[in-house]
Amino acid sequence: MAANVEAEAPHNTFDTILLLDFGSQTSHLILRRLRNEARVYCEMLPCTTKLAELTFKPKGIILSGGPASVYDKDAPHVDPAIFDLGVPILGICYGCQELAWRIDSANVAGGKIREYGHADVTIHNGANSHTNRLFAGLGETMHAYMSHFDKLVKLPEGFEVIASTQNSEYAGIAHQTKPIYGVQFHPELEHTPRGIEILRNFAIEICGAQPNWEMKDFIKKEIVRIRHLVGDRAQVIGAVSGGVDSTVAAKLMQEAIGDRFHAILVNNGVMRLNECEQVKETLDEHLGINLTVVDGAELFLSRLKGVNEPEKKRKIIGATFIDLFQQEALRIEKEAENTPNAGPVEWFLQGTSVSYKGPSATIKTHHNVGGLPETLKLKLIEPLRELFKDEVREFGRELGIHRDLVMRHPFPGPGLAIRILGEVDAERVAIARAADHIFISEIRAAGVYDEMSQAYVAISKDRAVGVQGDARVYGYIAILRAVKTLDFMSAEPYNFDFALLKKISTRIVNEVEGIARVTYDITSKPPGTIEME
Ligand SMILES: Nc1ncnc2c1ncn2[C@@H]1O[C@H](COP(=O)(O)OP(=O)(O)OP(=O)(O)O)[C@@H](O)[C@H]1O
Ligand SMILES: O=c1[nH]c(=O)c2[nH+]cn([C@@H]3O[C@H](COP(=O)(O)O)[C@@H](O)[C@H]3O)c2[nH]1
Ligand SMILES: NC(=O)CC[C@H](N)C(=O)O
Ligand SMILES: [Mg+2]
Repeated sequence: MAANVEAEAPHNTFDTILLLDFGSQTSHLILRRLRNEARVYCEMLPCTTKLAELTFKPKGIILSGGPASVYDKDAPHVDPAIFDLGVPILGICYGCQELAWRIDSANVAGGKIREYGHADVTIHNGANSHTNRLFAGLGETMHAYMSHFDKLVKLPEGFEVIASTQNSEYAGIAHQTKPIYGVQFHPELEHTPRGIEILRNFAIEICGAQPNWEMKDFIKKEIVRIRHLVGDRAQVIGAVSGGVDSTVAAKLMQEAIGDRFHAILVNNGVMRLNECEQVKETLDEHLGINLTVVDGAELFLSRLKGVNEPEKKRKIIGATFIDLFQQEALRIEKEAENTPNAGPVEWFLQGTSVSYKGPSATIKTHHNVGGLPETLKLKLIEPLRELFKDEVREFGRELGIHRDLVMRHPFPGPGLAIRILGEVDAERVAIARAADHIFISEIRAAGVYDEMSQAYVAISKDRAVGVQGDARVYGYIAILRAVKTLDFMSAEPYNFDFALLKKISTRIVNEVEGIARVTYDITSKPPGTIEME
């Protein structure tokens, strides 16, 4: 990255807390609470990040929780160089165990009981004003949420106890002289009601970070950053799906570089009913973004013919997206020749927002339009890469994008193909489309669209028998799925009104030829996932 571009990156213009992620399900909540509630900018990187690779100096470091046990052979550990950086450190759960284990591996051991749930924390008066800073203003007791098995069994040398619970003698620790702190409980969870005060004490009081993170400033800075990054001549091709992420990214890009930005929607043959037309209209007419729709429907469906395996389907779709974008990049370059816009297409815009960065197992190949292959001579630009979905929505509202678009449920890049179990063909796409359209229309008509985070209909691979109008039918099973989630990492099934479900079922069976039954998927995530494949 060019020096001036890096200089504009948010971690260089805002005081930044660095969160090193050990893979906890709640790491991102630390980040969100710091940004949205404490208004301190925070960035999350994998726990394995080497300090030498950092291009900025954080004001402080937080080590998150995580599923591993510090004493396991393959457990992840931080780069010890963080202790030489001279900035304050806060370890949370696994992070706290990591601090203790580094001093002496005998400090941490498996507990006798798993402690999941509420705990009453007693706050101790530290020996000096320094050790008292983390819990300043909190009084003598507080409620906290615990989720651990391992625990500190000895007080690490040089530390003192600043909090304890019935099960955890060392629920809070502070180094006697250095600004290093650890807590066994999770201040980032809502179940730790005063947790935000602890995070504030750490970030603002102890690290001295300015609480000045504002979405408006971020937008202004992003526009400047993009202009620097792209320069005066280069062109940018953008993958725009009509989803909130890519629409917001496209609007930002257009504000930054005008018509050197080329928005492309690929019709992958597995979009929803009338989706391409609607997206084109919304972007052109309401947002003034000139969108080209590339029709790849036949190509995608022909490559998916005979393919059953979910990961294979995802990979084929990803690769086909890339092929088409590559073609488009060449076309744009050619068409711009001899115009004032002439210039190389150097950048590829994707609207991806934050996903999990810790050491977790790959459950699915989440591709957006696929990993960028070497052959694609384009550099990736992802202006939303540090934002969460709700932050992208706030961003979209600031940019003046219509509420309906900003609040749209996400729709995955591989589209209906991962909702049509097994082989995808034109007939089953038509069935899935029709059923999905009824489901979403009824949800909207009932006024509950915003109550759920995502809803769709999947189609089974096998068929079931039914009776319609006295005749035997043999058709697919429509699987309705609707979930509520904040972060898409975990989700709960939406608690439907039964009469509404029945109405939807009746309509789908009556109106969609090829469907014999309707079921509602009530699996949570985990152990399920949101999409079927
Ligand atoms: N059919 C498509 N045509 C062009 N680009 C696409 C298409 N589908 C997905 N993409 C690209 O993949 C990215 C990731 O998809 P993703 O679904 O996560 O985001 P989104 O579609 O912008 O928003 P949302 O998450 O709300 O659906 C998009 O931002 C876009 O860049
Ligand atoms: O752009 C995308 N490309 C993909 O390959 C993909 N797979 C899943 N999703 C979306 O991610 C969220 C979590 O989905 P899962 O629980 O199924 O993993 C849900 O919102 C899914 O819709 C995808 N989005
Ligand atoms: N939530 C956590 O960070 C758990 C840490 C560790 N795996 C334990 O069980 O104690
Ligand atoms: Mg999408």
